[in-house]
Amino acid sequence: MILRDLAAKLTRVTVAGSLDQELSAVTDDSRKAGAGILFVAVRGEVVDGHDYIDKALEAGSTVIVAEHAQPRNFSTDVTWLHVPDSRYVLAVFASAFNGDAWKDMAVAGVTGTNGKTTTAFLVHHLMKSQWHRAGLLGTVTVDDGETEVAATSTTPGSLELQNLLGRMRDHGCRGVSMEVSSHGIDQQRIASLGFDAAIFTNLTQDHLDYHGTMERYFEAKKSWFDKLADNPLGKKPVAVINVDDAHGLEIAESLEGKLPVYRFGFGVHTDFRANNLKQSARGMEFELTAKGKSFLVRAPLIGRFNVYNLLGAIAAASACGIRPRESVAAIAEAPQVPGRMENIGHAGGATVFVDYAHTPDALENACRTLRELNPRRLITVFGCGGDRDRAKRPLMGAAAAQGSDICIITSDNPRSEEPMAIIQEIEKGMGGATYKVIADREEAISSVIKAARAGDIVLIAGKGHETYQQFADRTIDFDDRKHAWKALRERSETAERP
Ligand SMILES: CC(=O)N[C@H]1[C@@H](OP(=O)(O)OP(=O)(O)OC[C@H]2O[C@@H](n3ccc(=O)[nH]c3=O)[C@H](O)[C@@H]2O)O[C@H](CO)[C@@H](O)[C@@H]1O[C@H](C)C(=O)N[C@@H](C)C(=O)N[C@H](CCC(=O)O)C(=O)O
Ligand SMILES: Nc1ncnc2c1ncn2[C@@H]1O[C@H](COP(=O)(O)OP(=O)(O)OP(=O)(O)O)[C@@H](O)[C@H]1O
Ligand SMILES: N[C@H](CCC[C@H](N)C(=O)O)C(=O)O
Ligand SMILES: [Mg+2]
Repeated sequence: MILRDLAAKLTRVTVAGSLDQELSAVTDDSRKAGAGILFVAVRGEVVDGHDYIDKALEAGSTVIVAEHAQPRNFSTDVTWLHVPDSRYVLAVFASAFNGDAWKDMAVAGVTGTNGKTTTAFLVHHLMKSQWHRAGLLGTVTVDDGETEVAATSTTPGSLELQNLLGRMRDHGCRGVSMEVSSHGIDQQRIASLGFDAAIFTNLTQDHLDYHGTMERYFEAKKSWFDKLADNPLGKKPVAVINVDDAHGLEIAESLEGKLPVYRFGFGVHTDFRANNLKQSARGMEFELTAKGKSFLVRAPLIGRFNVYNLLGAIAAASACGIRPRESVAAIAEAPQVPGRMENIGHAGGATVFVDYAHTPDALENACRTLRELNPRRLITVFGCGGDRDRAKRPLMGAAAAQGSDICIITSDNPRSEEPMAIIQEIEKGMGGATYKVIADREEAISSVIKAARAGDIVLIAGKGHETYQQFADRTIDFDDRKHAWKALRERSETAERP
């Protein structure tokens, strides 16, 4: 690409040097810089990319984008673009180098505290059922239309994200379903990406370590919708909003007259509404009223919260051109989302579920859902992540204590923290509940499954699909599902892999 064409995409830029340069790629990492590669200096959370400009020049880059002007007496061979926000510029250029691939696909994005992964999986399933090829990216997996690999972040940085979208388009994907994290919005990872459907699931406490307050966390989420309203990038996005959630309702109201909105929920003032929910251990059914028509939805998912995920997915698919009738038919075959209310098996009459609940609200919902299956006792094994939102620890303790008959507090990625120090913070929320501390997660899982009686349900919460446990000095392989299968097998041969 010619630098002049790239620079023309920016409205606020001061250029020093020649724009007549041919470029083959863009990077924000000096270690990947080189001749013909444009280097964007990004102020990071850990280090400042501006400190690596010299390294990029040494490597052979001759075009620099930075948030300050070119220093005096700088080499005249270098072209310097002074911009107010280099993360934004990185996103714009990353998209340009991939021919704005998102313009060629129907793009659905999901944000919210809980339900993003589940909803994104459902939308992906609906897109694939209609179009055969569709991309998926989020916390668990990245599917570029040809191959599927484990994900490393919920919403990748703009460069990786736009390259991935380029691959999806090249592989013939007609649509892409993706998670949009608050970090992703805040750090401009999705700037310069047009959406056809922008879904909001809910907002409850999490990530206060990063955002500081719930207000700022909400503002980050809301800013995505505000930006889409101001600059839809040539697409016609539909905001798909859970209006049973107070924050969702606020967003929906603020968008009136600015963006088309599909409201969903159980309430009457909705475009996609659920009614008459019936649940069993294997799945659910409910009546869907969508744009004046009624359908019976049968889905192999459990939990009232999953009704919201299903409504959001069906509404978003509709915004992408898939009719509710077609979605309802496909939903009956929805896949198991790894580690989301996953039924691991049973032995001696006790059943085990693994679920990714790692926020107070998710834990409350997970316990309520399993309680509705009328277990003799609900036994919950959980912990809280280290180096993450500390304020949620006692709240998760309270949610588990109130929702279960017995709790086992254990470790969940202690990271640099002392496992027992995290557990003590959780204990502050336990009130008078019956609980036991078993800091070793493997021991917690095996001893609970061994001790469970006929009719009990064991919920192992917090890690879901994760395959590791992170400590200060090491990361070990760890999969709740494998440990649960092992304990079930040891207890009896009746345990089945689902
Ligand atoms: C704290 C945080 O959010 N960090 C993210 C951020 O990193 P950063 O840009 O601040 O990186 P940095 O290390 O300070 O480096 C700054 C700049 O210097 C450059 N550099 C650095 C070293 C060098 O030698 N040369 C050089 O040029 C870097 O390439 C970078 O451009 O931007 C990167 C690219 O977008 C992210 O990969 C990275 O995520 C880290 C790995 C992370 O753990 N993030 C978590 C908190 C996160 O984002 N989670 C969310 C939500 C999860 C959920 O709820 O599901 C997610 O979306 O995954
Ligand atoms: N719509 C929902 N409302 C409330 N809780 C939910 C909802 N959907 C799922 N959950 C609960 O939250 C957990 C996480 O769900 P999911 O992975 O779909 O969310 P997420 O938003 O992608 O989370 P993360 O940000 O950590 O990736 C589930 O295991 C379940 O316990
Ligand atoms: N996306 C979430 C994942 C938390 C999962 C839990 N197992 C933990 O490690 O805290 C986060 O980064 O807060
Ligand atoms: Mg997720």
